[in-house]
Amino acid sequence: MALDNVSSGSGYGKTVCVTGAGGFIASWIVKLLLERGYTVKGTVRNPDDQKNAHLKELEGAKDRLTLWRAHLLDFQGLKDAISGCHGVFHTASPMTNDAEKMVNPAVNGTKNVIIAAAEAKVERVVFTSSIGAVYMDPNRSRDVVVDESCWSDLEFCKNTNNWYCYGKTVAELAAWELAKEKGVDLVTVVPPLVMGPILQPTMNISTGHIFKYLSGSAKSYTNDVHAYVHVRDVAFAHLLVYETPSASGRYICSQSSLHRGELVEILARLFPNYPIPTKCSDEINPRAKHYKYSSQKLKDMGMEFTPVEQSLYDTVISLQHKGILGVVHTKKYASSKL
Ligand SMILES: COc1cc(/C=C/C(=O)SCCNC(=O)CCNC(=O)[C@H](O)C(C)(C)COP(=O)(O)OP(=O)(O)OC[C@H]2O[C@@H](n3cnc4c(N)ncnc43)[C@H](O)[C@@H]2OP(=O)(O)O)cc(OC)c1O
Ligand SMILES: NC(=O)C1=CN([C@@H]2O[C@H](COP(=O)(O)OP(=O)(O)OC[C@H]3O[C@@H](n4cnc5c(N)ncnc54)[C@H](OP(=O)(O)O)[C@@H]3O)[C@@H](O)[C@H]2O)C=CC1
Repeated sequence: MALDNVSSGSGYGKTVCVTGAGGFIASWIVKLLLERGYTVKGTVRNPDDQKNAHLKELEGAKDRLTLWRAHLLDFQGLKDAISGCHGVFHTASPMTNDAEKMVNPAVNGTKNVIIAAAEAKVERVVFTSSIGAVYMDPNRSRDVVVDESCWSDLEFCKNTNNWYCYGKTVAELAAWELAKEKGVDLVTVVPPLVMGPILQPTMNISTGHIFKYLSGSAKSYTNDVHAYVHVRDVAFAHLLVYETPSASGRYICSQSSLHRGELVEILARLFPNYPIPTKCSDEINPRAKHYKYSSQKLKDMGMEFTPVEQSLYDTVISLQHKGILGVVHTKKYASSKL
């Protein structure tokens, strides 16, 4: 999949802001934007922190990337970063189930970004939502195709202490409401669990989800299903919806759904020398059923997804390259572009 597939022109002469630029997904968005010729203003909480140093090593960063200090609740910091931009990629968010740490920054931070974007008269805001804002509804049958019209049930999220899903749902709803009120052109990308090579020095939460099955820390796997997608595809989807004038609404960005048993089977096939669990923690109930997610809207725009086996392979190889995971693998796939 080449970025040249994106329908309108390249980013030369255009400045965009990426919030939370040092994060897993945002680093890839910054990388693709720089490759595409954009000038990027990235917000981070601490520009001097070594965890953001990788951004300065990206191709084009020396001339076209600047880092701006901004907490999500610091409106002025966000406003300074967004000022003068043609577009905004709002990716920063806490990822925790702690209600206090999650909801306020996720929701009010998103509102701050939309207000700052309205004041800067940007052309479009792309917001990184989550499948957690879509699938959490106990009354929806798993036989129903889950598409962009679906929203998580806030009461259910609250009652099950899924504060991450609650926060992401309220943040996306607030973004839509405020964007309408302020006349901001908003598009959202909705990924499930994101895997693939990390550009930042340390593991993020979703690659940690894979790491625990190779490190020996998970002795069994959960009777649960999740959908997965490659981080490069997620970053590409952000650029695709930003650059396509007709793009509108939400875009589910999911490659495939796996039961945790299927996930560990693939890992064991690719990397047979790791202590990958073979037992499910739930030996009583039948296997949890898959959700049927539709990414047809993105596919209709020419999006091609990396197969999940390749995504898992790239994740593990990247963890090895970073020295996070010891090397005891049998090579089966060629690494895709890191
Ligand atoms: C907020 O923290 C995290 C967020 C994310 C990903 C964010 C996304 O946007 S993807 C959208 C999907 N999000 C969700 O589905 C939210 C609900 N959460 C979960 O399903 C899981 O926490 C997880 C898939 C996000 C992470 O899985 P993992 O860390 O690999 O744990 P396990 O699923 O293997 O579970 C271990 C153990 O803990 C029990 N458990 C897990 N989550 C919950 C929960 N929300 N409520 C109650 N109990 C939970 C689970 O049942 C297991 O117990 P056993 O069955 O006895 O083994 C990604 C994150 O990490 C990858 C994350 O932490
Ligand atoms: N990874 C996944 O599987 C999925 C992620 N998402 C969404 O994608 C986005 C990025 O996730 P991912 O790259 O995995 O996560 P990371 O944890 O790698 O990145 C999150 C970024 O958000 C920033 N951030 C967190 N809290 C604040 C705050 N209060 N003020 C300013 N910045 C803050 C962090 O900045 P700092 O470096 O300063 O800590 C970090 O750069 C999030 O919106 C997440 O909800 C959606 C679906 C799946």
